[in-house]
Amino acid sequence: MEQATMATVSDGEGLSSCRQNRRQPPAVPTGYAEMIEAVRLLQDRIAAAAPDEELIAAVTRDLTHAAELLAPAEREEAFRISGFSEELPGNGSALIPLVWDVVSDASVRRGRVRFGSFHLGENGAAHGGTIPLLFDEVLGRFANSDGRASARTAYLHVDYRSVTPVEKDLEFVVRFEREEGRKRYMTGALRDGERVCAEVEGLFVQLRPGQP
Ligand SMILES: CCCCCCCCCCCCCCCC(=O)SCCNC(=O)CCNC(=O)[C@H](O)C(C)(C)COP(=O)(O)OP(=O)(O)OC[C@H]1O[C@@H](n2cnc3c(N)ncnc32)[C@H](O)[C@@H]1OP(=O)(O)O
Repeated sequence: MEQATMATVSDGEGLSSCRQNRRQPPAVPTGYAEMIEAVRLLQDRIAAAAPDEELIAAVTRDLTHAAELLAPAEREEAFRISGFSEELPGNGSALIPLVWDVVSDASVRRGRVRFGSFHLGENGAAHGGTIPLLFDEVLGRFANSDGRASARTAYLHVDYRSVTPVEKDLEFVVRFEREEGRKRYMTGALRDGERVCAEVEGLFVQLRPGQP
């Protein structure tokens, strides 16, 4: 059985084993990014379509076939790629809205994001649940960056300032405000040009040794 490589850091507080759940970034096979891109396109097309019965039957048949092809390739979490590869757009997860052009220094991280038809709530606006999803991802990655021990989201306070459009490139900025012991305080904002769509404040708490 393949073994995961676990990273360990010394943080001087006896919490080094908190990184026990970390593993090396997975190798990404050729064509993997394109496969995830195809899933994103599929999600958006299904969300945008009103197909007739014949088309529904054909798509269901092909999707079932694709699921059967993938079944033998299923692996335990430590060996999976989707959602774990920072070299892929959206970390290779079709769940997370597509994030790209991420640039960062020690305290500020900026990037762009695009919600698709898959994320539509109503009237051209992204579903309210997709915005905390984005913030959890981008704040969480920043909170866990630079070799820090693993931290989980304790809370996310999201203010919806104006509608967040789908199918449009938006900008986000995330700030690593401060660390107090095991607590990491983050803030962020999502903008459509100059207009603020949503703001967030989040707390991430570093896990104790053995804490799941
Ligand atoms: C393995 C990890 C993944 C990382 C890998 C990285 C790889 C790549 C990045 C991935 C990017 C995506 C990152 C998404 C991260 C998730 O989404 S994680 C999933 C969602 N979150 C969860 O499931 C967390 C569930 N909750 C818990 O596990 C526990 O409640 C927590 C958050 C770990 C805290 O519990 P605890 O360790 O027992 O904390 P506790 O000792 O009671 O409190 C510690 C301090 O925090 C404060 N605190 C705790 N909770 C709260 C709260 N809700 N409000 C206010 N204060 C609080 C306490 O008051 C205390 O303060 P002080 O007294 O020290 O001043």
